[in-house]
Amino acid sequence: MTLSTKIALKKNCVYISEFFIFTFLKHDHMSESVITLKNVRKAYQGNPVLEIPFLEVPVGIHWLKGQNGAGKTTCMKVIAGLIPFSGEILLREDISNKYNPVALRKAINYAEAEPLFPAYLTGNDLLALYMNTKGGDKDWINEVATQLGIHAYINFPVSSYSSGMLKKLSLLLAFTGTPQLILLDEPLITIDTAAVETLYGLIREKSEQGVSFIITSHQPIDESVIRLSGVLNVADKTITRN
Ligand SMILES: Nc1ncnc2c1ncn2[C@@H]1O[C@H](COP(=O)(O)OP(=O)(O)OP(=O)(O)O)[C@@H](O)[C@H]1O
Repeated sequence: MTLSTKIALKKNCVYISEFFIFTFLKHDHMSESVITLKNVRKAYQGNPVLEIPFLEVPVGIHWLKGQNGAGKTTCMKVIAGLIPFSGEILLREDISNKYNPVALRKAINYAEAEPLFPAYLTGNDLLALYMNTKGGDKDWINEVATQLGIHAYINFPVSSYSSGMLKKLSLLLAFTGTPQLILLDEPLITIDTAAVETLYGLIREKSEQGVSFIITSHQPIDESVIRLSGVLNVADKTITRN
């Protein structure tokens, strides 16, 4: 893959290598950045995939777009601290992967595109594990599980789950704790339309509380997620919504 080390900032559209970020919702405190990447490089077996000299992602909801294999998942895994890389990641400009790696990981949640969990665990086992380690509001997360319809099968081992059931569980886990940034990798695939609406509601609710989102999706993201802001800035276009 040919990689460009150049990052062009074009209004609210940031091009990084072969993918780019659309900013959907800008909070009042937009000047703040939720995450900053400095000299981030990632290669697999010597093949470079990510090369990001500098990127500041502002507080808000962002759509990370790019073609298959562009490096979106890799970028998310790097930000979430799940794979080794070189460079520095800063949360809110002061929590660094170099000096506060645990605090950084605790503040960033990630839902994989194709989640994999140990087959013998139940949804409840995983939820309890996440709640014990990440914390968060138990009543609220139980309410979310109900909204997503997860309670019907939460006591079954995940090996018995369909792909949509597994996806819903991974989305639920992404909302545990008290994250400042939630990374959702292809959250719209395999889940039913009711769950999609629930997910949009959750994103709106958490966003209002100051939580930022980076979302990858090859499908268009519904406008309902962006209605809160009233303004959608996509690349050079500004569309006002009432
Ligand atoms: N574990 C791995 N080992 C080797 N190469 C990998 C690994 N994971 C990803 N890659 C390679 O890194 C590149 C970027 O992959 P990545 O999954 O980040 O892309 P993506 O933008 O998320 O793609 P998609 O839209 O298809 O999900 C691809 O060329 C892929 O083959």
